[in-house]
Amino acid sequence: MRTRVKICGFTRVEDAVHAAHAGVDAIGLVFYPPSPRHVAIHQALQIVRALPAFVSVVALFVDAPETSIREVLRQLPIDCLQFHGNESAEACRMYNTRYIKAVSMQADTDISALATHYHDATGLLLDTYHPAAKGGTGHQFDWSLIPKQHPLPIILAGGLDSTNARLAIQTVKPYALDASSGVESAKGIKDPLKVSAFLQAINYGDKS
Ligand SMILES: O=C(O)c1ccccc1NCC(=O)[C@H](O)[C@H](O)COP(=O)(O)O
Repeated sequence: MRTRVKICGFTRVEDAVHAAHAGVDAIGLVFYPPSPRHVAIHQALQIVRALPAFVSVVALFVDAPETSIREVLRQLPIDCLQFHGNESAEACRMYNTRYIKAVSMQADTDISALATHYHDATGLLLDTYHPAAKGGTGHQFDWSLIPKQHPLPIILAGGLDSTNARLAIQTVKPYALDASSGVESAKGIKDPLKVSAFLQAINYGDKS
């Protein structure tokens, strides 16, 4: 099975359209006001309307109030929610929408226990722990922390780009790769060349 690709943190229509035509499977929209990649609903709507068919839209939240999440779901055609904070399984599953649970990877992170707790998630997104940032750090974590047997599909994130995508696929064998900083020219601005190079590296990784 080929490795799926999600690119997170689009703020501009043209960047998302380019990524879609380059072959990305999912685009992530950050609804977290402290992030430099945060999008307002009207901005997100423009991005989503410009996308071709069969590209999934993932809405990312960090410990957001239920009303904010419901408002995004009311106004936008969201395929999947991504919870990037300390949301409980009950909080993640209350929207009747598929969800991904992000996990900040540390030495004692128990993936099996988390997979049991979030058993109805469509995947666990494993990201780099940072004491001061919730995500989008551009830093890789120690992939040896990931068990060989994955109880849920693994979406690998954290400091991925065209230079390490192939090794990531060979080492972790994830369901998908997720990148943000590594395909940017500035925060929230995706670089078309870096996006294309990332997708090419993944295609190459899948074949080798
Ligand atoms: O991107 C952000 O600014 C962000 C802020 C707060 C929580 C999560 C955030 N991004 C989540 C993602 O899915 C990123 O793609 C993931 O953290 C990997 O980022 P990077 O290491 O920059 O590739």
